[in-house]
Amino acid sequence: MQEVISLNQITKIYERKIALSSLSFSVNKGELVALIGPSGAGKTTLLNLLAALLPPSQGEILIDGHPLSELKDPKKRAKKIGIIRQQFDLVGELPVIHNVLVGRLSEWGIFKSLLSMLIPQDKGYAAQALSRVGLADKLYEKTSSLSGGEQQRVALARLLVQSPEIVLADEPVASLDPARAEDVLDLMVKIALEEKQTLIASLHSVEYARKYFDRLIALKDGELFFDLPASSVTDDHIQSLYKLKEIS
Ligand SMILES: Nc1ncnc2c1ncn2[C@@H]1O[C@H](COP(=O)(O)OP(=O)(O)OP(=O)(O)O)[C@@H](O)[C@H]1O
Repeated sequence: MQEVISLNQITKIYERKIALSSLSFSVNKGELVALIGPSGAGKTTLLNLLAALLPPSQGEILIDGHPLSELKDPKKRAKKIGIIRQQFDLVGELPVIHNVLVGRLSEWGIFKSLLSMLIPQDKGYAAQALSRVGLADKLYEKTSSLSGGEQQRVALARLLVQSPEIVLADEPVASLDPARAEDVLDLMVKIALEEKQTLIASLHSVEYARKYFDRLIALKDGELFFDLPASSVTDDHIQSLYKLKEIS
């Protein structure tokens, strides 16, 4: 098994708040990992650290055995790690094709990137990606006119065009109704398997985490609460993870 991510005693402190405390685990290539845990457990913080959007306060993250902090070249980083959030990174006013082609920006120089705002470049990539997510006919539609589920598929198409080895997803289905949430998760996992990607997604739904992922990493108060194969997670584990502190 090839280890692609390794966290070594990671701590993240925001001003005085300890969001993550001495967290260590590793992830192998191709694993499908769900991050679960109550609100404020540190899931978003962890994903932002893995995406190098935030630096850790202490500890080290290794990607393929090399410190993430040294992966500075934007082009190389985009090929290694991609992140998807709830609709947030899409520009609603732009046609779908422009949003999908943002996935190519790290490949292009500044001139091609600017030109693409007027005349979409590498249209073939966008068309192919949109057809894989079932939106072949939406290429020129205004992104904000699409439903939440369709917009999340646009974000998946953008990731297909970027084609990173590691996909991080922060609450990718939080704003979707159950049928559309399952649809998007199904597609996200299918793409990860086809592209041999490593997928780490934070989820509020334990049911989806167990259904679609191989491994569940549970955080509570910034610490590792359990790290188990999805099939070994019991209702008791879940109950104690989400149990509120009793007021004495
Ligand atoms: N920028 C910030 N400044 C200060 N504290 C922060 C900041 N971002 C997060 N926190 C705090 O760090 C802790 C972890 O937050 P984080 O957003 O990572 O949790 P989460 O598990 O993703 O929560 P949720 O499920 O509600 O999204 C929380 O107590 C939160 O209030």
